Amino acid sequence: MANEAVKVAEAELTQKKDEDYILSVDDLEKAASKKMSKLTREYYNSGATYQQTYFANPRAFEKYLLRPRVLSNVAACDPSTVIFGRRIPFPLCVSPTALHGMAHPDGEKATARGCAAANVNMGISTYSSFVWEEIIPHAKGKIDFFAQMYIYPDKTVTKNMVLKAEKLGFKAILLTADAPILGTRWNETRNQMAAHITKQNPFPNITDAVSNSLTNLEDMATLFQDASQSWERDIPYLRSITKMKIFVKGVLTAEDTLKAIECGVDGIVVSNHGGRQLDGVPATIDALPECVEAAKGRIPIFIDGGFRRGSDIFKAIALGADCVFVGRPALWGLAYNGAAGVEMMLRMLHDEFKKTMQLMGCNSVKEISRKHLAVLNSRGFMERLETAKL
Ligand SMILES: Cc1cc2nc3c(=O)[nH]c(=O)nc-3n(C[C@H](O)[C@H](O)[C@H](O)COP(=O)(O)O)c2cc1C
Ligand SMILES: CCCCC(=O)C(=O)O
Repeated sequence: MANEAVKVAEAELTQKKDEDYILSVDDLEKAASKKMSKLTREYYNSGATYQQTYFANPRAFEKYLLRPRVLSNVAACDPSTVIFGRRIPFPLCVSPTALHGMAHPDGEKATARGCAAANVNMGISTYSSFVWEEIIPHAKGKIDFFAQMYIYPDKTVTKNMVLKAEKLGFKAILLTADAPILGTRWNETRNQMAAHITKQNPFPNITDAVSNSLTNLEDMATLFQDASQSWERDIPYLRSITKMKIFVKGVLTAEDTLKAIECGVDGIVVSNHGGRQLDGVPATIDALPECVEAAKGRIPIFIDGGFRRGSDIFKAIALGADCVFVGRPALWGLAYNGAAGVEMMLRMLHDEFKKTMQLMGCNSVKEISRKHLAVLNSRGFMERLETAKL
């Protein structure tokens, strides 16, 4: 009998192919991409023009080496942290991304369920496939939501969106600052994406303004994104109409970090929009140090762009970020298996991050610092980041 059971188990094992195992976010990307339509794949898995920044984001982590400490009793390691006064399982949230309905019929509603199951906070895009009020109840009270917004050409739209977000209980606004105009993505011209999505009534939050005759995504975005947006005009205005926290998303320099502090925002998200706006800007992990240095601890710094491994999250925290966000991994989880796929992705990153902490000899997120990182110098020798001449 026991032999029979072994034979059955062995037969099952040989039937399983390597690609049936989802052991990493990279595995998930591959499996999900097979399930997505060509249009969806081309929209999600790409960046602006030559895609230099899109490819740089995940690769840039490799320049940092980890400097572990051993024999540190990590049995009680705790990867949790506190954001907006609420303890979260690890320093990760989900970035706002448009049109989850392209990945799954339940769109953001399923993403919200997946996030709630893993207790991870979620950003929701202005360009969501469902109106915000339909999404929130799927996780209400379980997680915090961030409302991603633009400065809209029609200021009554800006005001209405802000007031609606506040009424719905969003914790913060993520004001997308890196998109006064939409970046150039060649796939969307080739596959005529705008024509497909306007037909399917894509942007219910702001749909009244959408003209069905538009066939170009960039033209369409000019209806919702105001190229005249500015620190001086718009931040004080937002401040005057809401008590929600205001985070500026898309900062990449020390100058803009200082500007954000001067304008009194609550924090910044170091982001290059996943390489989808200006091609040629640095990977976000490379822009982070100058922003951290400029901020001098005065405001929280979040970051997104290319985070695919628990060790990537560790490196950003070591360089001074307070929390990391992921965009595409949530879309891949959603396309792969709805809410359960989102939850699976978040648990995978949680476990990887915790294991990284343990193998690094860290027991709490507060302990993680630059002393845990090293780089190779130009002669190929390792130098501690703290003392390296870069
Ligand atoms: C398909 C897609 C749609 C996005 N839509 C928005 C959006 O509507 N608003 C926004 O501020 N950022 C948007 N982003 C950028 C994300 O918020 C985030 O900055 C980026 O995805 C992070 O990089 P990652 O995907 O490598 O994690 C989008 C990104 C993707 C991939
Ligand atoms: C017109 C939708 C644009 C959403 C966006 O910001 C992105 O695709 O990166």
